[in-house]
Amino acid sequence: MTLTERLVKFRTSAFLLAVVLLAGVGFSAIWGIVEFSKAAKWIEHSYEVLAKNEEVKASLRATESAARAYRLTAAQPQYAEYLRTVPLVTINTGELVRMVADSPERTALAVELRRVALERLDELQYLVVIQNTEGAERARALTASSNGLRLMDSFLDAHNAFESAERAVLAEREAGTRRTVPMLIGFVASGTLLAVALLGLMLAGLARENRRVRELERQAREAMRQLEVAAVHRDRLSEQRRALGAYAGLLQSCQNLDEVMTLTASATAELLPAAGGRCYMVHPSQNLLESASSFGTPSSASEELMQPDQCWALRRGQVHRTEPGNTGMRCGHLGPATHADEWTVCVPMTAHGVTLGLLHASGRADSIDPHAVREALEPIAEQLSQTIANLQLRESLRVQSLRDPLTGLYNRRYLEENLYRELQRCERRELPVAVMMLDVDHFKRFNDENGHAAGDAFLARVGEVLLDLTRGEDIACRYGGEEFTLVLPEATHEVALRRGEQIREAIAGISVVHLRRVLGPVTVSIGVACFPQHGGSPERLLAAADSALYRAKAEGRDRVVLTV
Ligand SMILES: Nc1nc2c(ncn2[C@@H]2O[C@H](COP(=O)(O)OP(=O)(O)OP(=O)(O)O)[C@@H](O)[C@H]2O)c(=O)[nH]1
Repeated sequence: MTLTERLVKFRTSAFLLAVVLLAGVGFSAIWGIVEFSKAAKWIEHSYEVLAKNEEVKASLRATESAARAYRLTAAQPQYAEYLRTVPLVTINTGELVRMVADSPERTALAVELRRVALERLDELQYLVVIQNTEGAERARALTASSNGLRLMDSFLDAHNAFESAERAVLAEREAGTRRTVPMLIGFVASGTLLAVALLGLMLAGLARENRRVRELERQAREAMRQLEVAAVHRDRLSEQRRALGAYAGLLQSCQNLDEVMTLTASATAELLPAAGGRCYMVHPSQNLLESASSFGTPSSASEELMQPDQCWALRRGQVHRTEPGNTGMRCGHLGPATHADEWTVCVPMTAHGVTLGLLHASGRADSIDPHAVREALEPIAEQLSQTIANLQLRESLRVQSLRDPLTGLYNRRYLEENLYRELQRCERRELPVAVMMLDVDHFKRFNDENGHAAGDAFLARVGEVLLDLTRGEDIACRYGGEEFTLVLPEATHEVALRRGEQIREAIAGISVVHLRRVLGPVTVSIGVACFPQHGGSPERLLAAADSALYRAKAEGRDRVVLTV
């Protein structure tokens, strides 16, 4: 537990303690003032008592003086003065006794003082009465023998004793006040300081708590924002998964590469609306990639044809990208960057360790997140690679089923499927197509003389010659028996006749070794027909070539004849 947490734990106690202290300080201050005021009153009272004590002495002396003057002068004013001062002594001594009624000791002293004063007053009264009745001489004579001096000394002793006692009380009261005041001030000051310190601590704790609450609120807002971002990301991912699922489902049903590419273009355009790019396929020659489809609006143009080593992804066999700010190695098939925040990504398409093509996209970071693009493109490339590999496998199986096992040439079914397509393609592009029908001369005799197996060996050799002398895009097939057909797209009849001659000569030069016997030579007859002049459909074209072949046979075999 940290110091702050420990302080926080005691915050309520500190607050209560501060309240109690402040209340205590307040009560103490009031009590102190009341007590101080009481003590001041008692001090003032002591001074009043001392003053009264002095008044008693003064009134007795005044009475004594007035009586003496009257005895000396017998004047009426002195007598009147005497009569005026006599009750003062009685009154003052009575008041003095009353004033110290709270203290038995000083009451006793005050009573003694009053007794001595009244005794002296009685003596003075006696002398005045003597003077008034027996004359001044008699009064003066009695004065000499009276106790006046003794009584006055007793009175002064009582007066001084009372004064000493009262002064002692006064000193004690003043000392008590002097002791109480600094103690009270110290108590109030320390209590106030302690309360202020506790309140300060409490306020500091509250400020810290406020900061902690604000930090917690900020963290809660940040967590909320991240949750929202995560929710958006999750929605996008689930939408992406749905679209990818639909794409994968449709891919399964694609029959050929054209359908696959059309589907890929629309799926990528849907998944990445703010990006653009191309899907490349590796050319059969393996040294070229050709754009098979494009989607969206790319921020950088990518060439339609490219060589594998122009792309970093193909070179390294892994995803390659450039980040906004043009960081990273830029592929050679891309044009110059059009924006500072442009990104590009290339995903190689491979299956069973063979590179099949490339998926490329580019865009701007302010309109689409490059990571989202990568997340979408990689599964597309994977699905696409698998589909293309499957299609190619299916195609190769289909092609195998369309080949003649003896010669390795296409069979008649393949010819029928593809001749129509070639005618359509060349018609669109206004190109010619040449068709040759080729038949081995007197093959029955060859079979009869050398056996059927030797005939097979010869037919296989003819197949090799035909494959050697035709181009990749030509269709060389075994039409049936010892009859062969060649389709030469984009070839004019001149070209076809020249090629026919080459083939005829090559076959005439074949010598087949069978069972240690050299067989041959054997010749062939060839009929040539051309699209569009000799027929617009496969049937008409084949029929035209066949009739030219028939003419070649009729004209003596071992020749090439063009349909008229
Ligand atoms: N060894 C072998 N012979 C075949 C094959 N297919 C067809 N033949 C033979 O080829 C011969 C064709 O004979 P024909 O149609 O009379 O024609 P031809 O003897 O070549 O005479 P012309 O065509 O008039 O020059 C037949 O004897 C068939 O048996 C095959 O696959 N292998």
